[in-house]
Amino acid sequence: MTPPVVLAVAGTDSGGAAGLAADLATVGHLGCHAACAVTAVTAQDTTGVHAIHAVPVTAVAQQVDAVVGDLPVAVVKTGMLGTPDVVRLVADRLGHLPVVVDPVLAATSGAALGDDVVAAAYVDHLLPAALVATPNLDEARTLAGRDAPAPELAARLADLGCAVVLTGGAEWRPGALTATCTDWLCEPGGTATALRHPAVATTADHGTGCTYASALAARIAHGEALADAARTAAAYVSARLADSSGWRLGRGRGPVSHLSPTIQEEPA
Ligand SMILES: Nc1ncnc2c1ncn2[C@@H]1O[C@H](COP(=O)(O)OP(=O)(O)OP(=O)(O)O)[C@@H](O)[C@H]1O
Ligand SMILES: Cc1ncc(CO)c(N)n1
Repeated sequence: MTPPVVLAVAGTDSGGAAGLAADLATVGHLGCHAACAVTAVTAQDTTGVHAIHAVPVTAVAQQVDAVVGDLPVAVVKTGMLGTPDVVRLVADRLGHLPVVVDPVLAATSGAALGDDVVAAAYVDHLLPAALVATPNLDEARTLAGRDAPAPELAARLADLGCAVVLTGGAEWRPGALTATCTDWLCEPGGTATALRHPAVATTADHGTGCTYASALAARIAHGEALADAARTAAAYVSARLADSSGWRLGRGRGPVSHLSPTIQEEPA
């Protein structure tokens, strides 16, 4: 059967963990065809981001126009956009489609991938046009312009007009034997609800945010309702983290697995 098309608008990670490497693999594994528009080229590995080269906005526009002029894009997924001009471009040219926005402002290593001007462009232009945004706690604080508990931040950002899944990493809850991850889902005008799942014990988690948002986009492209898609995406990330938890790759935070989930091992 012809698969739905997901357009990923994002940057590259030379280490193959985050950015388009995660997007294309995840979207394909979840049964969609992935098209892409490259916004930035990063020299990046498990230890950090060493250089960023922004793709000119005219070149991003040409890629976007080529894709939407030819392919029936069901869902757009955005990752690192890098400049306010590219954020505006996505809002202007793709805002009529369902857009899953991962408002990338920093890498797992802490390196800045978007500054305050980029954050302001998200708030003013892209989040009001988006279907759903998937900030982590730091990104949510920056976008909301203040600190607050995660459910309040999710609700405040949802007031901009898009649903929000505020994602969280592993945390120990009092009395629990294992760590838990809590993501907060909030629809515009609603209150945030907690989506909890057991945390996978691993430091190989570079690329989780991109993988999550791409899985969410792919499930939405298949017609799944947002809350169900959010649970499926979290389960997908957990399975990928479990797959790579024993790997020893790189000197920093290793990559989350993007191996095909159906291939268990090499033939003898
Ligand atoms: N150790 C873990 N085990 C299971 N799920 C996890 C773990 N860490 C994060 N997740 C899940 O991964 C998804 C992405 O969330 P996360 O907060 O890691 O994104 P992020 O901070 O944007 O990622 P990145 O560091 O790649 O930018 C969420 O559903 C979150 O709950
Ligand atoms: C290119 C790119 N996009 C997104 C992230 C966020 O993890 C990253 N580290 N690199």
